[in-house]
Amino acid sequence: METDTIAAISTPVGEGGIAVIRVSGPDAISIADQIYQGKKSLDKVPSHTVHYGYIVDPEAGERVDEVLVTVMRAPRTFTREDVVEISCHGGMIPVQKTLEILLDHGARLAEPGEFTKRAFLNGRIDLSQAEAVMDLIRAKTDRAAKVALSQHDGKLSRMIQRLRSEILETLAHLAVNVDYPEYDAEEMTAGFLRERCVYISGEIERLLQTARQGKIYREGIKTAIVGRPNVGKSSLMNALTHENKAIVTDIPGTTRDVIEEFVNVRGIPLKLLDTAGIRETEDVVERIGVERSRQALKQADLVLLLLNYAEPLTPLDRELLSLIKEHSSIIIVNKTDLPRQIDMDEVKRLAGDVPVISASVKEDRGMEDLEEAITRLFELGKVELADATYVSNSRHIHLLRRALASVKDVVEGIDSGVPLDMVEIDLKNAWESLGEVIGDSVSEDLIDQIFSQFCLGK
Ligand SMILES: Nc1nc2c(c(=O)[nH]1)N(C=O)[C@@H](CNc1ccc(C(=O)N[C@@H](CCC(=O)O)C(=O)O)cc1)CN2
Ligand SMILES: Nc1nc2c(ncn2[C@@H]2O[C@H](COP(=O)(O)OP(=O)(O)OP(=O)(O)O)[C@@H](O)[C@H]2O)c(=O)[nH]1
Ligand SMILES: [K+]
Ligand SMILES: [Mg+2]
Repeated sequence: METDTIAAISTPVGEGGIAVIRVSGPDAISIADQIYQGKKSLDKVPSHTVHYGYIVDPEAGERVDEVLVTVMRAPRTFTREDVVEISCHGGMIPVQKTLEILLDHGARLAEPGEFTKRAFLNGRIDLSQAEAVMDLIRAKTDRAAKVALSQHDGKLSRMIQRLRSEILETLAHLAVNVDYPEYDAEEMTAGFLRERCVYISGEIERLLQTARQGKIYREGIKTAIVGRPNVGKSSLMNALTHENKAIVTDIPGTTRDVIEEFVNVRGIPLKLLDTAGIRETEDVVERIGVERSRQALKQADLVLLLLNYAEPLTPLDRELLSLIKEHSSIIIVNKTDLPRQIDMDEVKRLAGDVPVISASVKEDRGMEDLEEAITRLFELGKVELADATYVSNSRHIHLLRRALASVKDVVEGIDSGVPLDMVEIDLKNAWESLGEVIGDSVSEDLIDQIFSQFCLGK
């Protein structure tokens, strides 16, 4: 494959101890050598060695930075191409300048994700492993990182490959029998095929069962905090995030816009949304806020409904209590430090199966119970992470569902007497859908789209 040489800053923008520029491609070493001044020429050094020296601007004849340069020759590198890494002093100027000089001497600025894309295109990793690189970078909890790392290590890929070879063997068996039909071969083959497909669909279903939790680890649980004005929604938000980001006052209608913040509750990533208190209002701005609260409630994976212990239930509370029934939700009766006005029996009756927690955000009471309830609701305590193969990515989930439907079509086809060479097509479709998970038979557009979500220098 004809490729050019790419370069990018692979460390975050801004001040830091060290910043790394990565260069990959057939001319990586010769381009770096032109701007490097050290004891040896980089063309001559052995692979996987580090060298001290200076980056110089050959045209201006001046030193730009004191650096360490790592030379790694293909194919045993991150991209499977020649790779040079230049470690500069952190800070904008020397790093930017070094990159500019590299670009002046024949390197091209890498696109986001292009290093990883090359690792994929050169066959070092498959698509699901490449996607896991991004998940690993974005992971916000320990568990999310573990799921990503296990996918990066190829756990999901191996599972997919095993299923694909099962399908391929079945197809081969089928081809032989369809080509040489004998007296009762058709019936025997149908029986065999059905059995294989029932097994394969069971395996895909098992994988899909991890999807809900896998997706939660990867994307977080979208959690809307809702309730009437002044029940303490923003106070709860601040308590859970240990920050004072949301404005809290004793004025009803303080929060106007939805505020998002990420928290880690016992290893479960929650994407918290503090919302405007829901009520009828003439205020134009507040009315938009209330509309957004209702939207947030609709789209939430988890709803935390706050009620005020120190006030009687209102018709609006009752309306919200019925709205949350369509979601995973938890009711929090807040302000239990004040004298009770609410009818707790009515709350419990209206709650039905929804857990009810008594709390005082002010006095930091009930937070443990809330965390416990969240853990229980998502059954995350039980999960054995060590041996489960997780599916966490929506693209993979979609493809697995499609493969499952195809395999089930085979079984249904056989049961309703469809000729074997017809059901064979469904089995081939399943094989292809599974292939797309690991990047076999995917379009160039899709590959570009996936890698464009990466960060620069990755
Ligand atoms: N400086 C630096 N640190 C880094 C990276 C990098 O590219 N550069 N990585 C980038 O994400 C991660 C490490 N990932 C890597 C994965 C594979 C190879 C690699 O060279 N693989 C070869 C050789 C393996 C071996 O010697 O056994 C191969 O698989 O053929 C390097 C880094 C995190 N830390
Ligand atoms: N006594 C008591 N007061 C609390 C408690 N939690 C919150 N408050 C107070 O209740 C008032 C309203 O709190 P907020 O957090 O702003 O309420 P909110 O639901 O976000 O209000 P809006 O954004 O206006 O809808 C503030 O004065 C808080 O200090 C509590 O547990 N006990
Ligand atoms: K308020
Ligand atoms: Mg508020």
